[in-house]
Amino acid sequence: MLRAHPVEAIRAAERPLIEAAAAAGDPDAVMRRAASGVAHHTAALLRRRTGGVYGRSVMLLVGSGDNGGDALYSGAVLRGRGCRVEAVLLDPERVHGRALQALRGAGGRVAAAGTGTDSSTPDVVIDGVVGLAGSGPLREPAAATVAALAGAGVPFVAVDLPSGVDADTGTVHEAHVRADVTVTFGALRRAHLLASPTCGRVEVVDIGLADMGSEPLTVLRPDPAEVGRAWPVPGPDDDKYTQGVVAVRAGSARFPGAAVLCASAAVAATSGMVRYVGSGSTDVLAGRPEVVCHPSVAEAGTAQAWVVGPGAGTGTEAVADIDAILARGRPTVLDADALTCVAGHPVVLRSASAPVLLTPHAGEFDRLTGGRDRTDRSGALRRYVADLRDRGIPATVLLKGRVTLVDDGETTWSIDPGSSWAATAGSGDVLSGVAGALLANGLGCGGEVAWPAVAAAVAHGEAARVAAGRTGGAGAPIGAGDLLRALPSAISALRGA
Ligand SMILES: NC(=O)C1=CN([C@@H]2O[C@H](COP(=O)(O)OP(=O)(O)OC[C@H]3O[C@@H](n4cnc5c(N)ncnc54)[C@H](OP(=O)(O)O)[C@@H]3O)[C@@H](O)[C@H]2O)[C@@H](O)CC1
Ligand SMILES: [K+]
Repeated sequence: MLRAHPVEAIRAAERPLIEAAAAAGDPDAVMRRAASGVAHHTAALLRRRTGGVYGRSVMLLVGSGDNGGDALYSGAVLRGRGCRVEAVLLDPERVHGRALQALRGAGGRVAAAGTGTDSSTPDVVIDGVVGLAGSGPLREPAAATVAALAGAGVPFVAVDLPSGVDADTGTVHEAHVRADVTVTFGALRRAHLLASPTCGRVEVVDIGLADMGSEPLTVLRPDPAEVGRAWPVPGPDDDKYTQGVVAVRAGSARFPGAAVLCASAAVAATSGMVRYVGSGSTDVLAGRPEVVCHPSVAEAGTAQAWVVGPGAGTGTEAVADIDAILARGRPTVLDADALTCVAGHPVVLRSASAPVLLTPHAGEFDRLTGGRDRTDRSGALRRYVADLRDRGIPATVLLKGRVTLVDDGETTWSIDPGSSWAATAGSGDVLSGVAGALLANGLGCGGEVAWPAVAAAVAHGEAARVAAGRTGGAGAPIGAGDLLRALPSAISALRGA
């Protein structure tokens, strides 16, 4: 499991190191350690991209703080390895003096932004514009310089964080660096897990920081192998009931496919039993004859968990069904149309005495929150969960996206499957079916639903990867049906990871 920390915690952990270095008369000792890590990973990127390091050209984009200092010291190291190094000072009046001296001493070129920089395109750019103290988008002249270099296809190594990405919120501002590699120090920052697609490959350099624990603002990323180990499979004493019965209320005349995708995903996720309530029994049974169908919520037998919403409609009957399902007092996944019902009739959640898992995509989350704060996705999620919990609703929310977040009011989990293949119609119906089956299995007992939600998101992302890669090569677009069919292979891959 990876842990990513807020800036305040990082600064507090770094402080004793920096103070010890200063007391020993070498105030930049920690910074040079960090910089040698940046140089090491930049050299590795140059070798991968160009086959060598000697004679390659490196541009440093140097901002006004210590992030720029890191870049300058790393440039001095790379100069020592035979690179041509040019530092572009974005604010020549405010630059880390000793680091600049080190670069000059090593034979690096220095220019102010916009004046007489080397006209040839560098082999790599080291982004030392801004790090932990960054806020808002890249300012000029950095924004125009970064855009021109990115347009020319030059790879970027970000020092600590890609500039233009907020360290705590992970907000990616319009003007920002998209890094191929991000080199950070001692421990991950929240943005590394909240904005992972913008960070590229993240390398953590050991600067002597002590191990950091968790606190409410720590973001966690699950290890796929851990999910695989926890995945429920039948044991010697199991029967269909002990593995959990999940009931699915999904589908309508307008959206019959949602019933098939959701119920079939629940069947594929565990070896328990799946009940189905809705108008799509014929279609569900055609694909999955093992599903037990019921004419109404009232007539459905016992289930350890429920899923309600995919394609299930938003009328008064749908709201009444949600109410009836929540009144059964079992862990319940509320997805798709059920979220629209909740947005229109928030009072319906009052019937929830057992844990509920809401699984909105961005648009549904906007509906639930009445237009969220777009500058802080994880913060908006935490506030929404806290608000539900303050109202006595035992809610966990899974916010879908390329980076899916799960928050139970105490912990934020981040899942990035490494690609966006899962962004396809009907893919959410598969996810809620898997989550429901895991909840029914008992992973949701004791009021905890975050872990089954996390496990479902990991398996879902893996299934998308497997499905897209089925043709080999670079992969090919998939539909939700392909994702569904890849679930067994994905679960098997996780269990073997
Ligand atoms: N000390 C050490 O030993 C170690 C330090 N470490 C390194 O230090 C880094 C933190 O350094 P730092 O605290 O000096 O701040 P840093 O992020 O460089 O920002 C500088 C100034 O930039 C400005 N600014 C803000 N937003 C901006 C924007 N969007 N675009 C442009 N400019 C913007 C803002 O100033 P303003 O102009 O707003 O007054 C801000 O004060 C950390 O990330 C790591 O790399 C590591 O080496 C470990 C050892
Ligand atoms: K940076």
